[in-house]
Amino acid sequence: MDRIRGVEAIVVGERGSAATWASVAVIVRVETSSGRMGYGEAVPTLRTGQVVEATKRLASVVVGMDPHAIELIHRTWMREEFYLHRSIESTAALSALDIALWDLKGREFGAPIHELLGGAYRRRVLSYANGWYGNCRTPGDFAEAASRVVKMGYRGLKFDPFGGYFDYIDGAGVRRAAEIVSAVREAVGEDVHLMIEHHGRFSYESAVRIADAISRYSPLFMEEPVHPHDLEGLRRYRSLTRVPVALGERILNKEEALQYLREGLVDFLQVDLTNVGGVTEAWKIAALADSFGVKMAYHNAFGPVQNAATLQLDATVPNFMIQETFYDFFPQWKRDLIGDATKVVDGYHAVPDGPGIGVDVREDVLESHRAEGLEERVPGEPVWVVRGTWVEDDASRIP
Ligand SMILES: O=C(O)[C@H](O)[C@@H](O)[C@H](O)[C@H](O)CO
Ligand SMILES: [Mg+2]
Repeated sequence: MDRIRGVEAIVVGERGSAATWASVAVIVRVETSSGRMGYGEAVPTLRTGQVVEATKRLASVVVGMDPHAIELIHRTWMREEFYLHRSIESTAALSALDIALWDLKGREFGAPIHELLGGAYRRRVLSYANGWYGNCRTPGDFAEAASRVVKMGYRGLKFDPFGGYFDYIDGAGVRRAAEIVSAVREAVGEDVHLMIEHHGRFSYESAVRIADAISRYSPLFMEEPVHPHDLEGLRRYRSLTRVPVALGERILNKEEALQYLREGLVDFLQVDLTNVGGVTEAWKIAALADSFGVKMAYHNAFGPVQNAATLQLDATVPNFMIQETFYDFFPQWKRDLIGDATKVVDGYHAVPDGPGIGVDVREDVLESHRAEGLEERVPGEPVWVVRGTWVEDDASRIP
């Protein structure tokens, strides 16, 4: 019987090819005893070393197991990891393995993952652009870049107009952000979705003032308006504002997602396949969200294997709304990694119909971009920024 023979986390990247966190990806390759290969992807955000170590721990547990037994592997890992299971490193390793095992399963049965789940609900996926606003600082910069993105066919744009503010934002910061959003709205018109990214960095009091200033521009959602651990602040934000909320990129399992759903704290759920438990958990969470009338808008910021796997879920989840994509704003090597197989056309990703994740990973590009240990840091620069949108004097705005 076919068994898992090896699980390898391969750090790939090109120093300086994008923002620090975006210049690297963690691709996980699973090999079986019959020589079959499956590919997954883990969260790279400046923890590549820890994720690689967690993947080695995971490999020591799952080598010899049946690659078909995905649920059993999830539970076995939970039991093995004990305290560590509630960590992004541990769930990132499991998530990448899960994606690779679904890739293997699809290749074995000759079907794309969405066929193994609920079948095609849609053949193309409405996608919004992120990563498009590099080097934008003024309202004019953002408006000009936004117009270019809409001309590419996108019907949705996400951006972070808050520069270097953290925790507290003063009146000047709120005015500057509102001017940026106003300029983008003016440039793209009323029918393009605008999503306002807060990167989970404000107190509820600041986030409420931001909502009061920006709601007039009809954002589709306000993303991570308060710190991700600040449930009390999110409850207050919800009671004091009338704007839709999106969050989820830092949720690690379905039980965490349920907490937000039960309390009506989220309108668009953005869990991420590469850290929430892969295809298996992200699919279960979509059903949970559906029972609360919440739409799915999976987080998708890292690499081409994540992007392809996420499209497989988008293809079959009934309560899917809109898909984040950096695809056109990836460094070229990320598109090359899958032979540029998931282009965005007229604002939509087509659903890949190949077996498994639907695309093939180019082993030559994988090998030529190995970058073990690549973890760039720009002193003082926040981890989340899109390159060139953080200016030195922003540091003075952190109280
Ligand atoms: O919604 C998103 O796509 C994320 O918040 C990105 O903007 C972050 O910068 C990235 O995930 C950091 O690793
Ligand atoms: Mg985000």
